[in-house]
Amino acid sequence: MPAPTNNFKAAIARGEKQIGLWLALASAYSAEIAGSAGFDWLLIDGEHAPNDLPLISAQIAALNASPSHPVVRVPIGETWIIKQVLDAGAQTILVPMVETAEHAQQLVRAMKYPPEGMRGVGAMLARASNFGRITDYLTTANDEVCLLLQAESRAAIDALDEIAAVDGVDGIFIGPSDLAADMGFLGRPTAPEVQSVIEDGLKRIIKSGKAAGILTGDPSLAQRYLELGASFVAVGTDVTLFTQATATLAARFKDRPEAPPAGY
Ligand SMILES: O=C(O)C(=O)C[C@H](O)[C@@H](O)CO
Repeated sequence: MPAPTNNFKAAIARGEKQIGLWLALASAYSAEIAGSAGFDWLLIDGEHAPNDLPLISAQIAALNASPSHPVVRVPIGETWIIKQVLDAGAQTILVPMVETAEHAQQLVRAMKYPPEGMRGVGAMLARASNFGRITDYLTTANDEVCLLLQAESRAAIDALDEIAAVDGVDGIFIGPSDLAADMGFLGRPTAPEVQSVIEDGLKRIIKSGKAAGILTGDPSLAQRYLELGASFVAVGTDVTLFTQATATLAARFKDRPEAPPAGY
């Protein structure tokens, strides 16, 4: 019995649009609720949400019956974290703050079992292999893991072509907030100067043959990125939705101003 087919990986490789939602509430319960909303993928944020490995694992489990594909963003691109998150059952990993092809090559090796890589062997005790029940997991897993890297600085944009050329990198996500900050537009990801770099970056990623991804809470921007050919696009976050919905409802019955539009 082989490792589960990664339909998300196959879809973005075909250039099919995959619409996602960012999960930063750090809750298996809310992740389970989002799992039936109809998104193609759900990003479990291990970088900016208070998610530790047990909580990430619980959210993966909560999405086990969901048609939405769980993507886990690790806090930093280090081999040991990728090993633990893959063993916890994630098939697709998003790595923030990647700026060089050399780092991308290290991350590819972290995702793959030998001889392609150096992923430690322990999955037969973990959810990745359904606790040993997927008997051919070790010899079939490499083809079903999916590595997405974040380009979110001027250095990363400068090295984008080299990073995209690394074999084993399945997609590149442009991080608007951190890119804006690095460009001197902190808190202004929609600044024209930032948007110009984002659009050029998306075009370069797509031209390289890799999948391009991004996050925006602005529907018109999301549509623009999809029209440019971005395939994995997150169109909002659970935190923003919850913040906005609760403030709007309270304002209807209390003498309170409606919440200002949040960042995402
Ligand atoms: O730089 C960005 O933008 C991202 O990488 C997405 C944000 O980190 C996301 O967590 C919303 O703030």
